[in-house]
Amino acid sequence: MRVLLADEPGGPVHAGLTAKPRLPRYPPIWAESRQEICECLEYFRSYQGGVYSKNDVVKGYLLGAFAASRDLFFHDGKLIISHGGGKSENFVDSRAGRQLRLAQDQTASDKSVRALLRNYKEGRPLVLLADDQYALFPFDLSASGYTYIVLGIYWISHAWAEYQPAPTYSSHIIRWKFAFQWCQNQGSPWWPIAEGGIASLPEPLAGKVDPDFQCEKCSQKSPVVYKQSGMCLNPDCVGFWKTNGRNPESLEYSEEFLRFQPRTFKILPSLTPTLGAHQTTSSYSCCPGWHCIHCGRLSSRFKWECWECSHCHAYQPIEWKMQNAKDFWHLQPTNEFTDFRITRNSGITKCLPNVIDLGSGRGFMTRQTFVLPSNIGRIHLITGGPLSVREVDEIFQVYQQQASCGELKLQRYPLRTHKVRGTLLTNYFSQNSGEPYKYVGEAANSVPLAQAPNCVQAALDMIKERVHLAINSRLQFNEVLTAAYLANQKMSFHSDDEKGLGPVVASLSLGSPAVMHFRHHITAAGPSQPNEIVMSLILRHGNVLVMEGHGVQIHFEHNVIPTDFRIAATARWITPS
Ligand SMILES: O=C(O)CCC(=O)C(=O)O
Ligand SMILES: [Fe+2]
Repeated sequence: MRVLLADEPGGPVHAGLTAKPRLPRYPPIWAESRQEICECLEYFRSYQGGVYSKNDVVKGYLLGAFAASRDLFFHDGKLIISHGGGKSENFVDSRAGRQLRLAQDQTASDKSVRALLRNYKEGRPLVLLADDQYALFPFDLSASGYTYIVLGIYWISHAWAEYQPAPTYSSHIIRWKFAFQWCQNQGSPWWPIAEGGIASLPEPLAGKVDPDFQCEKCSQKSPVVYKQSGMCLNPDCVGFWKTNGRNPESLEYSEEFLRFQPRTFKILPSLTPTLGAHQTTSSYSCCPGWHCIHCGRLSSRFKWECWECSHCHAYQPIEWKMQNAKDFWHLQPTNEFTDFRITRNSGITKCLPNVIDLGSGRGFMTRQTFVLPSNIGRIHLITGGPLSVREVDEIFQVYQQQASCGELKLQRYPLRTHKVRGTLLTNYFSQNSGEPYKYVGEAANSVPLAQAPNCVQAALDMIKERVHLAINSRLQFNEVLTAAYLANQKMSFHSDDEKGLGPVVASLSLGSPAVMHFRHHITAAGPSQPNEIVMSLILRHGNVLVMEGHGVQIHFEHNVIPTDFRIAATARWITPS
C-alpha cells in the first residue's frame, strides 16, 4: 500500500497537478469570494489567514494553497493532515500575485497554534473548509468556480511539531501539524470517491495503538508518527527531531498513525447559516449571508429588498419593518464625548456656534463651524431645531417605504480596490442619483436626478436650504448618494476625491446617530501621525454636515460608524465628463 503525499514527485503539489476531474455535482456549501464565506458562516469570519478562532477556540480551518511536507488527504478525506496556521511562506496579493514572505518558526504560543492545541486537548470539533488551490482535494474546484467549499466537521486526533525545510532558505523551520479526523455522525463525506484516487488503508487496524515515544532528555511523550522511528517532537528539547543524534532524512507516516478513528459527538455545529429572519430587519443578522438550497452557493446580501443567490438567482423577499428615529434616541456612539472632539495638536479651530432663522416661522438651526489648519477648508455641523423634526422624520419614513417597495434601488456594490480574494462588496447599501459616482457602481448605479425617488428629492431640498443658509451661497448639486447602513455596517476611511468634484459636499443624516472621524490623508500627513484621528463629530438624525473646500478632501480622510440603522444622503457637484 502506498500513500501519496503532498510533496512527493507525482503527488498533487507537483506537476501542477495532474488533471483532476470536476465535481459531478454542486458542493453542499460553496462560495466564490472570501466575503461570502465570512458573512455567511459564523464559523469562519476571518478575511485573512487560514484559521478562525473565537475565545481561543478554533471554529473553522481553511485548507489552502501552501502545502507543507507530508500534508495528507487520506481515507477519502476522512483523515486530513495539515500544518496549522500562520507564518506561511507565501501569500496572494490581489495586484502583485503570489508573493514569497519570510518563513518563521511556529510556536505553541502563536495565536492560531495555541487555539488549535486547545481544540485538540479539549476534544472540540471544528469545521474544515478548502479553497480551489488546496492541491490535495481530488477534484478540480476552480474549473467550476467553486473558490471555497465547506468539507465538514472534524476533530483533532494528533498535534505535533516538525522540522521542515524552509523553501526560501537553506535552513529549517518549525511547523505544527494537526491530524483532523472526520466526525462520524455526519455520515459519509459528500464528495464522491475519486476513481484512481489516493490510496486508503483497506481496513482500520483495530485495537493496535503504538505506545508513545518518551524522550530521555526532556521526559516528554510524543506520538509515534513515522514508521522509521519514534522521536522527540517537543520543539523546546535539544533532542527534538533527532534519531540517533541526527535529523532524519526521509520519513513516512506509520500505518498505525494513519488509522481512521471513528468518533461521534453529541452536538455538532450546524454547517449552514441560519437566517436572522425573526430579527428586526434593520439588524445585522438580517444582512449578510444566504445559503441557496438549490445550488449550495453562499451569497452576501447585496440587495436591500431580498436575499438572492448570486449563482442561480433563487431569492427570498425580506419584509421591511419600519423604524422610527425615536427608536434610536437612547443610543450614544461613544462615551468619550457628546458632540465633537478635536485633538490638541490638530490645528483645527472651533468657531462660536451660530443660530440661524429658517424663516416663515419654521424655527431655527444652529451652525457649528470647524476651521482646518491654514484655512484649507471648513466643516460645518448644522443642527435643526425642534420644529424641523417632523419634516426630517417624514423623509426617513419615505426613504424606508421607497426602499422596501423597490422604488429606491439600494444595493451593495463591489469595492474597486481591496486585498481580499473574490469580489468585496461595500459594507453599506447605496443608490446614486444624478451624475455617476465612481466609488459605488458608476453609471450602473445611477438614475437621472429628475427621476430620483421622492425621498432623494426631499433630502436634496433640505440639504440645499441648510447649506444656503449656513454658508450663504446658492450652490448647485447634481449628484446625491444615498447610503443605508444596517446595524454594524459602516463606511471606511476615504476622501470624496471624484474627478470634477465641486468644493462643497453636504450630507443629511437620518436614523441612528453616527460618529464621523477625520484623519490626515496618508499623502498629506501633518503634525499628527498618519492614522491618528484629528477630529470626530457626532451626526444625529436631522443633522446636515457640510465639508467646504477641496482642501478637506485633499488633506483629510473621513469614515462614518453608525450605532444602528441609519440613512445618509450626500449631495455633491460633479462636473459632467
Ligand atoms: O454616511 C455619511 O454620513 C457620509 C457618507 C460619506 O462619507 C460619503 O458618501 O462619501
Ligand atoms: Fe465621504
